[in-house]
Order: sequence, then structure tokens, then C-alpha cells
Amino acid sequence: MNQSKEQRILNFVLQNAVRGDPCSVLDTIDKYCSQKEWAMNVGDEKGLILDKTVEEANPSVALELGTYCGYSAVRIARLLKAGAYLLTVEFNPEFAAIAKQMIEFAGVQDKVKLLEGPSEEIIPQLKKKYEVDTLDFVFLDHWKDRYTPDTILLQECNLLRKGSVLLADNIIFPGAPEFLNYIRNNPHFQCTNYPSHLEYMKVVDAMEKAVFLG
Ligand SMILES: O=c1[nH]cnc2c(O)c(F)c(-c3ccc(F)cc3)c(-c3ccc(F)cc3)c12
Ligand SMILES: [Mg+2]
Repeated sequence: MNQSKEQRILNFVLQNAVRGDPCSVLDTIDKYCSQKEWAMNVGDEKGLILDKTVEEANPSVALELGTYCGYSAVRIARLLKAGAYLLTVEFNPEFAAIAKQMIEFAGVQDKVKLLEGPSEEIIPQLKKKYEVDTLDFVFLDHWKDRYTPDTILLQECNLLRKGSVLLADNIIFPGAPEFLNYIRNNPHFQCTNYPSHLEYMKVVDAMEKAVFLG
């Protein structure tokens, strides 16, 4: 049975990156996906915006919606302080299996908990089943039609606190107009737009940061 693109990306990392070195894993994925096969990793340009937002938030507990191959999970986990951790949610079992191996190869497995299933099922379980109090940082990078309902669900489940930082990918391309309208007109959020480009392309994209005001 021929390999998936995601399996080819993982194999390229296993053969070319340095085990236990998150930066080498990120650089190797970016090299493969810019030169050989495009893939929907947040990438190096938007990755820098992600880095700065994570460093500024300095989260103890972070949530990622949309793991894919684990690129942004590695990107976030490498910046977390001792004792801090990332919960990352992926509903596609093939992607989750790739991401698990990617996260382990990068050596950040002790900081990352990969949760397989739909975000709308997992978010309501975070407090009781995963012992989360509140989330300091949330990266939305799953399906654009889930950005708004999942942001509402996070609030309904009391998972946000004054100062919680949300960062959403793909605001321009493929675009999340309904989410933008919701979050920018919501007095409980302070929004900032970060213009950028679609991963590995010259196409315009952007990220949106939304700080919960309580
Ligand atoms: O679905 C996504 N989740 C998270 N991040 C994504 C991302 O960063 C992307 F660049 C794309 C994208 C954009 C343009 C394109 F041509 C192909 C894929 C997608 C995406 C959008 C629509 C789909 F049908 C499939 C994938 C996603
Ligand atoms: Mg994305």
C-alpha cells in the first residue's frame, strides 16, 4: 500500500533530522514541505508569530486544536518552561499516529499530551478527565468552521481566565470570516491581527490573536 504524504514527511525527518533536537525537526519538515511536497504545517514564517505569542504568554497549560503531523506541537513544546505542558487534539487517527512519532523523535514527549478525537468532544472533558483548571494559551489550527463553536465551548466550560491568549491560523487563507466577525465584535476579547503568508507559499494569510478579558 503506497505511503501517505504525512508518512513521507515523517520518514524524511527520521532519516535527516537529529533525534532529540526540536529545531532540527522543524527545519527538516520545512525543508521537505517547501522543496518536495507542500503540507499544512504552520511553517517557518507564521511559526515565528506563533513563537513570539507563546513566549509572551509563557503558558503553564497550552491547548492546540489540530495536531496534523506535530510540527506546531514541537514548535510550542520546545518553548515551554519546566513543568509546563501542551495538550494537542487531532481527530484524524492517521495524522495522530504520525504526530506521536514526530513528537517523540523531537524529544518533547514529556511536555506534550496528544488527545485523539473531535475537539467538540474533548474540550468538555479537559477539566474532569485531563485535570485542567484553565488554559493559558490556545492555538486554533484545525477546521475553520470549528473556530467559533470551539471558542464558545471553551468559554462555556470555564476553561479561559482573564489573560488567556488565543491564536488562530489561516485567518485569510483559506479564511475564517465568521470567526473573525465573532471574535472582533466580542467585548470579552482584545484582538490583534498579524499579517503573514500561507505556509511555504507567496499567498497572503494572517493569524489573529485574541486575549480573553474575563
Ligand atoms: O484544514 C486546515 N487546518 C489547519 N490549517 C490549515 C492550513 O494551514 C492550510 F494552509 C490549509 C490549506 C489552505 C489552502 C490550500 F490550498 C490547502 C490547504 C488548510 C486546509 C483548508 C481546507 C482544506 F480542505 C484542507 C486543508 C488547513
Ligand atoms: Mg493552519
